[in-house]
Amino acid sequence: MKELEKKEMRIILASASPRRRELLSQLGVEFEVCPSQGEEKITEHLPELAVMQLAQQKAADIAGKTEGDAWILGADTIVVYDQKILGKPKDEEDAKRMLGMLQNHRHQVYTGVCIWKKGNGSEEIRCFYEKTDVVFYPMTEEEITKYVATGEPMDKAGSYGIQGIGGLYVREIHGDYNNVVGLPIARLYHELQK
Ligand SMILES: Cc1cn([C@H]2C[C@H](O)[C@@H](COP(=O)(O)OP(=O)(O)OP(=O)(O)O)O2)c(=O)[nH]c1=O
Repeated sequence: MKELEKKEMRIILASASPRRRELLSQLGVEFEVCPSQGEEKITEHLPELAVMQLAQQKAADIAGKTEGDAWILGADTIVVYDQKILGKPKDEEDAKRMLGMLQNHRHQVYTGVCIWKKGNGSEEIRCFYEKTDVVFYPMTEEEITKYVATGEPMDKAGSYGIQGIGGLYVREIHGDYNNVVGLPIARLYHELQK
């Protein structure tokens, strides 16, 4: 962390997510934002491996375009219910379908993070993930329709935002809240100190 605090290291967040940007600013160090543009592909079946794979693909895209030394951070968030991986909804119908599945049940939110260090001509790649369990209150069809109409679900894994109106339907949470929002910042802070 000393390197970070002395601002000796260039840090690049390979994400377009404003939530990730906000959470990363908690580290108190300067960083650049350079969203990954690449198409990500999942070949892993286990959710914990799939999110780390996606996070690594995002970091790899930016690492390939970055000259010189830098630490590149990639992240990806997915929701898992009944062994199904739920990403961002394709459209409003898809969002309603996901919320219909999640309501009144427990699901898992996984965020994978990749720390890609480029320095002195060598590269070091480290990935980790965090899992948070979330239990939803029941939602009526009317509530689901109204919630989807707010637009909030449309850019979020599992079609909800715990930090927004979606939080009204969260009965329990076990694990890191920030992990659900898209970046497990406490774990990242500790990983960066290793
Ligand atoms: C479950 C949940 C997800 N999310 C968000 C976190 C992620 O931004 C998003 C999942 O999509 P991601 O593909 O992980 O990330 P992104 O497309 O927003 O950004 P980028 O790929 O450029 O890094 O869902 C919330 O904001 N709140 C929640 O409660």
